Amino acid sequence: MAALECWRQGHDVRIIEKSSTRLLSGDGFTIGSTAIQALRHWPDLVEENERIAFHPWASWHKITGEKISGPAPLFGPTERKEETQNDGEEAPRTIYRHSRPKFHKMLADQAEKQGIYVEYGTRVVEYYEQSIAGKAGVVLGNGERIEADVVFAADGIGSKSSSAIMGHMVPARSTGFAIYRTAFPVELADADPMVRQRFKPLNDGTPVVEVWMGEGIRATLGRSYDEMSWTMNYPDDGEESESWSTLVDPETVLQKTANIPGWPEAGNRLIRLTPKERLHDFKLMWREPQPCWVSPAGRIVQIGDAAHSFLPSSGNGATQGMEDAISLATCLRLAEKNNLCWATRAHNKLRFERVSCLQLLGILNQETRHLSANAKANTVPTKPIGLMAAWIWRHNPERYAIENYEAARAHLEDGKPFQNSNIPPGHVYKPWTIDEMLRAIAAGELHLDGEWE
Ligand SMILES: Cc1cc2nc3c(=O)[nH]c(=O)nc-3n(C[C@H](O)[C@H](O)[C@H](O)COP(=O)(O)OP(=O)(O)OC[C@H]3O[C@@H](n4cnc5c(N)ncnc54)[C@H](O)[C@@H]3O)c2cc1C
Repeated sequence: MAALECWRQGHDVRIIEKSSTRLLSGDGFTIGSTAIQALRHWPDLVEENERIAFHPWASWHKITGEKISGPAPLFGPTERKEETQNDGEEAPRTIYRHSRPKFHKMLADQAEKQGIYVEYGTRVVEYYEQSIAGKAGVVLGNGERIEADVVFAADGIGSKSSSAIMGHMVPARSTGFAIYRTAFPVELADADPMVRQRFKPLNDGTPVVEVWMGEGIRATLGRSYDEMSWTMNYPDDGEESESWSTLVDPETVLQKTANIPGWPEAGNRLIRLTPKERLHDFKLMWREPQPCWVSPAGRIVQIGDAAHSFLPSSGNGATQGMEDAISLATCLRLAEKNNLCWATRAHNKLRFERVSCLQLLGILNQETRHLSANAKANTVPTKPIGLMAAWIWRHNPERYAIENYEAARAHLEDGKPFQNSNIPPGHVYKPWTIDEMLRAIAAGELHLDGEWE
């Protein structure tokens, strides 16, 4: 997305990628309406996005599978009302779920249509910058160097760029949970009549995701039009890793479900049908919000997961990465060629507080809704906290950058006052740490000023 936006805004782009070919693994993610709206510049993407997206409803269950409520759309009547932005964009009326492989392919295909070909099998081992020459670069595994005016570090969690930006890698710590996750062709699941019946779509074809919740365990199980997918959050037993390539045998999962009283047979059958090479075991890690995404001379800038990792409960990892891409490409367009370092810094200023607020929502959802609290109270939320709030969807990262670039730059360069307005209205941003938030949540003392919902 960063390459596409840079191309659209007049920059020359090269993309380098360590994997030897397109990485079409992973299951699904949510793409928020700010990112969906941004596709409107690309008619082919608008069409393909609608073709590959699905819009599930959700039903809520005890860990025994007994239904508590639903199925219902993930948007209630208030969110579905006809509300328009001042440039005519509509409030989202549905949630966009996507297969990551299909979404990734869609963007990569579009880049190729613009003549941007990913250089696969190109691993970065180090980032560097030269402030006097006004250049930044990367050193590759084979010792070769590639230089540019600006280098985007979009290399995901554990980005190698942190050493050049902060002088150290960003420490990660366990949340205490890991997640099994998979997606595979729906025909494999449909082969079992109990599984087929249990997870069948509504009469009009709308897919339904079942959420099963118990103490320390939370599973989501459901289908899109052509894939069956399930996830299970479980207490981390110390053997997982934070990697999208760690696989696990379904038998290991079945050993866990054997110890969950009342766990439904349909769940076990689904797990048994899961292809081994499609079942991932991913450790859920926390990282403190990092306010600085830009190197000292302003020539290296982190975007996406490299700048800010999200818990799955935030539903925002891919969306915020795409917002970053649009904001950064816009700031670079607005800057003078000899002033690119201020473009990257201004982009960082315009983005960090918003992203940090969304990271906080992910923690809140994980801690208060998803696992322990629900299991004890035996009551289940029907929506994540705040994730459909207007301050989240009523944001256009390109317009925001255009309207605020100069003020953010003047704030950073000349010390003039500047307040972001892409965070909850009335909220005055204060730096926070994960421990402070966890303590406040546990004590029931977390008070967020402003309108978060
Ligand atoms: C294989 C994979 C599967 C995923 N599956 C899911 C999923 O099912 N659900 C979900 O919610 N999220 C998934 N994610 C994460 C999700 O895609 C991201 O949170 C989000 O899209 C933000 O994207 P990003 O571009 O910042 O980072 P990523 O999507 O992680 O992309 C980073 C890219 O940088 C490349 N890279 C890393 N290090 C180097 C290096 N040293 N040199 C060159 N290239 C490098 C990686 O190979 C990768 O292609 C997955 C990520 C990956 C990499």
